[in-house]
Amino acid sequence: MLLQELIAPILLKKVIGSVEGIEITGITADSRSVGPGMMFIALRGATVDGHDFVEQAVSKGAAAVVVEQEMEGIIAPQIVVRSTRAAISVLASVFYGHPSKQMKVIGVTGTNGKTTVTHLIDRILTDNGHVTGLIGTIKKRIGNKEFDVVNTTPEALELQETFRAMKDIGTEYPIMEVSSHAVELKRVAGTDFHIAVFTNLTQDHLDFHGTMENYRIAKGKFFAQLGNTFTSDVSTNKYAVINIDDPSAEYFLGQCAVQTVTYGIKNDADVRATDVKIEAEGAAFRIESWAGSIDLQLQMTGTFAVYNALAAAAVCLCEGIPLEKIKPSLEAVSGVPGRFERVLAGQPYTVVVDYAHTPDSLENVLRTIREFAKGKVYTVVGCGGDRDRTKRPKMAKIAVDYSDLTVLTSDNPRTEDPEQILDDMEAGLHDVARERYVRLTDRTEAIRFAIGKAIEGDVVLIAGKGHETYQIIGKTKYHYDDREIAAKAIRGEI
Ligand SMILES: CC(=O)N[C@H]1[C@@H](OP(=O)(O)OP(=O)(O)OC[C@H]2O[C@@H](n3ccc(=O)[nH]c3=O)[C@H](O)[C@@H]2O)O[C@H](CO)[C@@H](O)[C@@H]1O[C@H](C)C(=O)N[C@@H](C)C(=O)N[C@H](CCC(=O)O)C(=O)O
Ligand SMILES: Nc1ncnc2c1ncn2[C@@H]1O[C@H](COP(=O)(O)OP(=O)(O)OP(=O)(O)O)[C@@H](O)[C@H]1O
Ligand SMILES: N[C@H](CCC[C@H](N)C(=O)O)C(=O)O
Ligand SMILES: [Mg+2]
Repeated sequence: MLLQELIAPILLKKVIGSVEGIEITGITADSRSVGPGMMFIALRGATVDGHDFVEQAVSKGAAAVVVEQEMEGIIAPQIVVRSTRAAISVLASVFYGHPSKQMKVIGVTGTNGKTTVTHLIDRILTDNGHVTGLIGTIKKRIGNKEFDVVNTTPEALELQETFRAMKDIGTEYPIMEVSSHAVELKRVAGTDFHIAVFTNLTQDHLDFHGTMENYRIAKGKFFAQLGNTFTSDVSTNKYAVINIDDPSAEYFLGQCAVQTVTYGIKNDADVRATDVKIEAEGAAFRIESWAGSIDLQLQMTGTFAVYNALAAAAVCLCEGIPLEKIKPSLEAVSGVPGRFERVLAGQPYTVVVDYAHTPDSLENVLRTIREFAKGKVYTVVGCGGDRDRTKRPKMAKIAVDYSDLTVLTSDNPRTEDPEQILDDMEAGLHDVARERYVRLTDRTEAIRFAIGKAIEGDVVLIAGKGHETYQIIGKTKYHYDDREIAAKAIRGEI
């Protein structure tokens, strides 16, 4: 693509050098992957500043660079913009031919439930004959091909490239998780969303956002981004689907210029669950909506499972899928990997692996377990390093409050001292009897210990890592899977 065409939609502060007749073969924000004819965009990251690699990019053949300040001694044309992050989201969309405008992108945001809700929407749409793609925490799926992911929401370039690939194989609905980091770092700024979903807002990521207010504002921007375009063609309508029972619901509704659809249990909602019954085997409820009502029996359990199902149903109702066709899909989902996943290795007690890594999700999961546990509840829990420190004492307290015995252990310590993370957790337990918890830094030892205690009727919850198949210690990723370790511990193999 010609450089002039590529930068045409961008507001420029200054252009240094001639941009005429230059063919751009690709775009990258990583100097290490620059090839001849590519455009290099300098991003200021959390660890380094891409501007420090402009020279390297040019020496590797970059045909143009996009920067926030004029650089000395650079032979390639320099496109100077106020924000390279804002620019990259637009440039990526232009370069890949605006794929998000050619499909119906569904984005799900919220502290908890994004992965689950995207999987449920995916199931309903696929069962109803639509071609979907998935982008989120567990994986990325383009057609039938699955790819490993680093982030929940990829950076703009990878995102637009993924959309292009999805469009090229006939995808109608990319369904994606939109993290608050992604909104704040403008990873999704160049994406045209068809439906935006809000699950809930509770504490997480205060290391990044600083305050809950900033965190809320970051998520709010996602809804404001939907714009207010509408035409007489109903299929092009945009919607915001909002959990009306969340304390921040009014705030998010206020950010929307598009039509809004609410869902909930407690408050009057467009899509509402009534007669909710939570049992060990699943959740039963009735959906009432503008399109009629229907009884459902989910295999997933917990009140939060009902919220996730309502969110997915609301989205699909917006797309004109009748409740009769939504029901069988929701009922068929046995679960999402690492979300309330039971480990079955012939034991007479229950072992649940769950990705709860925030105070709210941990409380929800434990409350659900308490509702049906016949015996004792043992919880193995840790908190990730290099992440929100303020959630640590809260998570420890919640674990102890709901469990007969809690085992504090390591999650992904990353570059922090695991003992320090456990100290931070323990700080929430000053008024708790010491026999209510043990501290075992090694996760395998912790899992083995909890499982060793369990007898018939008990429940062991292993929280925090869910589907993860690794543990990050320092900067190294080791293979680690709670489900494998739990099964081995049950069988007495470790
Ligand atoms: C804080 C954050 O978002 N970091 C992301 C960021 O890394 P970074 O800011 O450290 O990047 P950096 O290393 O400082 O580099 C800055 C720039 O210089 C470039 N560079 C760097 C080195 C070099 O030699 N040459 C060069 O050009 C880099 O390519 C980059 O463009 O850019 C990387 C590449 O896209 C991301 O993978 C990385 O996510 C890391 C892995 C991460 O953990 N992010 C978390 C906080 C996150 O984003 N989480 C949310 C989900 C949260 C939730 O659960 O809700 C997510 O969406 O994943
Ligand atoms: N609607 C919900 N409300 C509260 N907690 C939930 C909800 N749905 C799931 N959870 C809990 O949160 C955990 C994470 O769920 P899920 O992976 O679906 O959320 P997520 O928003 O994608 O998380 P992440 O931001 O880490 O990717 C689950 O393991 C469960 O404990
Ligand atoms: N996407 C979340 C995942 C946290 C999962 C937990 N296992 C941890 O490592 O803290 C984050 O990056 O904050
Ligand atoms: Mg997720």
